Amino acid sequence: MAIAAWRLAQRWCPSYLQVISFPVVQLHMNRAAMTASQKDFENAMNQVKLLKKDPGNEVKLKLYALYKQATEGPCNMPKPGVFDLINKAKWDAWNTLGSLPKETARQNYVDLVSSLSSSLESSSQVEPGTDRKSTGYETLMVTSEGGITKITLNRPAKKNAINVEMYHEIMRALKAASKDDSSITVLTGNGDYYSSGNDLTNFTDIPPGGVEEKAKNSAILLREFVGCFIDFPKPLIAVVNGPAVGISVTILGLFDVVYASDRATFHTPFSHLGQSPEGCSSYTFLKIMGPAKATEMLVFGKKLTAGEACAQGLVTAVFPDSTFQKEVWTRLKAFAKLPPNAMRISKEVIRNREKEKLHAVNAEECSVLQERWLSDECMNAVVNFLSRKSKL
Ligand SMILES: CCCCC/C=C/CC(=O)SCCNC(=O)CCNC(=O)[C@H](O)C(C)(C)COP(=O)(O)OP(=O)(O)OC[C@H]1O[C@@H](n2cnc3c(N)ncnc32)[C@H](O)[C@@H]1OP(=O)(O)O
Repeated sequence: MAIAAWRLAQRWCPSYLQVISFPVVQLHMNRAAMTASQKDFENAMNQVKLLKKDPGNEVKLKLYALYKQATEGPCNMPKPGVFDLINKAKWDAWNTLGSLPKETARQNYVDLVSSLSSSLESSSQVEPGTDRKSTGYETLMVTSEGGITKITLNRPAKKNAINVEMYHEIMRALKAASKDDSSITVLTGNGDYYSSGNDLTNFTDIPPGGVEEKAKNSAILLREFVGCFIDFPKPLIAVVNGPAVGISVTILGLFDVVYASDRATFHTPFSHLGQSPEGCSSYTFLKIMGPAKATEMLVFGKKLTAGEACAQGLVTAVFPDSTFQKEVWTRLKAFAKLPPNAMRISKEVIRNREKEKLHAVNAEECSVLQERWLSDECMNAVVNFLSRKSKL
């Protein structure tokens, strides 16, 4: 079987990636040390064998990288030379995962294979209704299983920066999750970052109407995006697996629970970027942590550790990175067993009286930002990042 999968993989690969073989072969050597998640991992390997279509080189590299990370940990090979294209591509893919814990890599591998299994017509027999994967997302992985819809930001090579497509896909995934039969919804990130916030290249695609039209369209998109979080009807949980920047931090005030790895940081460098707060943070952060602490973050761009963010109420609980996924998912699986209607109605009772206010705050923040995006301060900050003159 393993050899057959390897041959299949070889057939899929064009010449420059032909030596990327699926790691099915090695898996069989590790059977003795099988744990529950190792079992899922092995099932995922079997799923790969059943795929009928080539998932493409990018996906194959992701599978390779996640396998290496899951079994060997962070990339430990010397960087291949520039002309060694195949090994360089593999090395880059693995190295991009940084210090992602083995357990997370294993889980991400399983999720990725699951989403492929649906989109690429797996020939396996999956029991109906037990484990559904949504297809048609370019920037996300979306799975629904055991009462939990999990939305994973999936641009790890770009630190899960949110490009225009991802804004639209997150809205689409949230709308679908609000109507599916899951009880709770989780947002998390693939790779070493939770998200580096707004993709700064969003500002480079200028329409015929010029920068004013771009700013106007962006404000409309942002308002709609944040509105989806304000209106989301089920318990919404952020699983913050690594550093979070900008809008990925501000919208945390609209989540019901925020769990963070102790590797996560929380950074809203709006003044540095010539911008102003969004995601309703100008209201929620003040309520959560008080005006002085909120000002340190939102005006002075103070970066918080996970421990600090927890002490200030933005984060619900912090876990050591090594056990983060295990501890968080144990909790989430227990939550998902609670009566779904009771949870939805309790959320409504807790949140509904604030909704109108939040929509008004959102509208105001977007209108202020529309102006800020046209300022020299903002344009210079974006140009500096894009010309590699500055990072956070
Ligand atoms: C519709 C519009 C709505 C707008 C809503 C407004 C929201 C406000 C915000 O979200 S403000 C926050 C914006 N984010 C940033 O300013 C982060 C910019 N990124 C960085 O400073 C750094 O990349 C880093 C600190 C996040 C990580 O640094 P590190 O050295 O670890 O990694 P790299 O810089 O090499 O990053 C790897 C590749 O990812 C690209 N990238 C990372 N973040 C972004 C981003 N926000 N936008 C676009 N691209 C990003 C980076 O350029 C590298 O790409 P490359 O490999 O092709 O070079």
